[in-house]
Amino acid sequence: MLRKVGFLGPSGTYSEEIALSLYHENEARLEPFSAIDAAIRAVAAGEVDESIVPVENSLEGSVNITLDTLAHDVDLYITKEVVLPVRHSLLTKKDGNKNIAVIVSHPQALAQCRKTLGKLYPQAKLQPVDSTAEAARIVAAGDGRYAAVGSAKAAEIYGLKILAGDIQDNIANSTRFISLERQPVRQVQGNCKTSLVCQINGLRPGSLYNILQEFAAREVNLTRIESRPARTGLGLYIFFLDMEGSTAESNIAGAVKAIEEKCLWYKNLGSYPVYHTGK
Ligand SMILES: O=C(O)C(=O)C[C@]1(C(=O)O)C=C[C@@H](O)C=C1
Repeated sequence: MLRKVGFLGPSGTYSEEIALSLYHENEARLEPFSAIDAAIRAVAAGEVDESIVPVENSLEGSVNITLDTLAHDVDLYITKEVVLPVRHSLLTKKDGNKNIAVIVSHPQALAQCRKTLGKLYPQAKLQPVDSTAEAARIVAAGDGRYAAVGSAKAAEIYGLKILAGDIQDNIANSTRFISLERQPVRQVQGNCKTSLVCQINGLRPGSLYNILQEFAAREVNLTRIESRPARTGLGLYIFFLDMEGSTAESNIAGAVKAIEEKCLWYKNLGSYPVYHTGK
């Protein structure tokens, strides 16, 4: 049976691009979902074996729906990280269209192009939709006043023209995607990371320091700390921590165990390999 891999659809999203870079046609059946949290929940429900979702962008920061769903709604593990350089284009039905009234796209994609779009099309209204490919589909079905922020591949799939290329506000624009599965990776080798999410007793002075010192004392390199609301009261937070290395290494395993013992609440998100797409 083919492996089922979920992604934010329809066809032509950046999430699908990652799935296609990871699996050959005969290895996996790709399943589109209309929302990121639906793709994540489908893994937990056993409808797919894995889902690929964005977690962070270099211009816009965290994809909150991914972090919040992972922390509060499911018990899944990160099994891969893939970083994709994201180059957006403005897609329309007609070449040289000067009459753009509405620009549609995923909110993260619109935010990544906000300055450039403001300069090129100050009159246009920015309208969020479910994904960049859904935006391309809407433009293909609508009248000529609509344009979409999306990939060159989406232009090809939906028969659109590229009105402007590289419209992201920064050439280094890239998005970090993760694969989520019900079981963790057993043996991780090479370039890898470990992630966890925890809640500390934030009412006590020095409680974050108390956690961080466990990493410093063992020379563990934290690559990211992100806080999100704990959802139990204003001013109460959970922390997502990413570190270099896997729990097969004794210093990482020691730090993770110490955090588990010190925290009010804790979830190990696993150790996993890190890839970069070669573009
Ligand atoms: O809509 C898409 O193409 C997606 O894959 C979603 C998404 C995101 O949510 O960050 C992925 C990469 C880009 O940063 C813009 C949009």
